[in-house]
Amino acid sequence: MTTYEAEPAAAAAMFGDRIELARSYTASLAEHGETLGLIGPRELDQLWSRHILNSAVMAPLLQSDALVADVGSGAGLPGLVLAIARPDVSMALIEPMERRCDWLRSETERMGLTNVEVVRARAEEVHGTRAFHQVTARAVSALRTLVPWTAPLVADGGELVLLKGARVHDEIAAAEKALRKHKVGTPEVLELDAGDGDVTRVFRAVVRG
Ligand SMILES: C[S@@+](CC[C@H](N)C(=O)[O-])C[C@H]1O[C@@H](n2cnc3c(N)ncnc32)[C@H](O)[C@@H]1O
Repeated sequence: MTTYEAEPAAAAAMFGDRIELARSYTASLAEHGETLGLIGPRELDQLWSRHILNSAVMAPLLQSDALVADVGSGAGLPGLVLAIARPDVSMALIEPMERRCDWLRSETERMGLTNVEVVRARAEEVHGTRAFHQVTARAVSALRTLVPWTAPLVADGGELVLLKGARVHDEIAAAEKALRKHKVGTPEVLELDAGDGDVTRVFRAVVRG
C-alpha cells in the first residue's frame, strides 16, 4: 500500500458528506499517480494539502448548478476534485493527452460521478463550439497564454476562476493586452486559506463575450 500525507483536519469540513469520495480519489491518485506520470514521487508527502485541498478551496466559488469547464485537468486537478465537492455543478474536463483522459474517465466511472464529461482536446479546439458559466484551470500556463485559451470558452457574463501562484500580479500585468482583447473585466485576486495556513491565490474575472 502506498503511503501518503495523512488527511488534514480541514478536509472533512471542506468536503462535507462528499469526504469519502475525496478520500477514495486521493488514495487512487496516491496509488497510480506516479506510475501514470500524473504526480511526482515527492508529491505524496503533500498530496492532500498541495493538490486536493488546494483544488477544493475553489469549490465555494462555483455558482449553483453551473456548467463549468476545467482546462488542462491532468490528474483531475482541480476539475475532478470540484466535481466531487460540488455535485450540483456539471464539469467538463478539457485535456488533450489521451493517457490523462483515460485516467479521468476511469476515475469518473470508478467513483460513479454523473456530473463529469471528459473532452479530449486542446482548449482552443473547443472555442466556438461550447460556452460555460465558469472556466477553471490550475498549473496550465501563465495568464498571458492562459487567457486566450480560456476566455473564449466563457459565456457572456461568465467567469474565469484560475488558481495562481505568488506571481499572479506580475502575470496580470504581463497579460494586459490579452485581457483587453478577450473582454476580461477587472480581475480580483482572492487569497484563500486551504486549511493549512498557506495562502492559495485565485484570479477571478467576468468575461463579456
Ligand atoms: C502541468 S499540467 C497541470 C495539470 C493539473 N491542472 C494540475 O494542476 O495538476 C498541465 C496540463 O495542461 C494540459 N494542457 C496543455 N496545453 C493545453 C491546452 N492548450 N488546452 C488544454 N489543456 C492543455 C496538459 O496536457 C497538462 O495535462
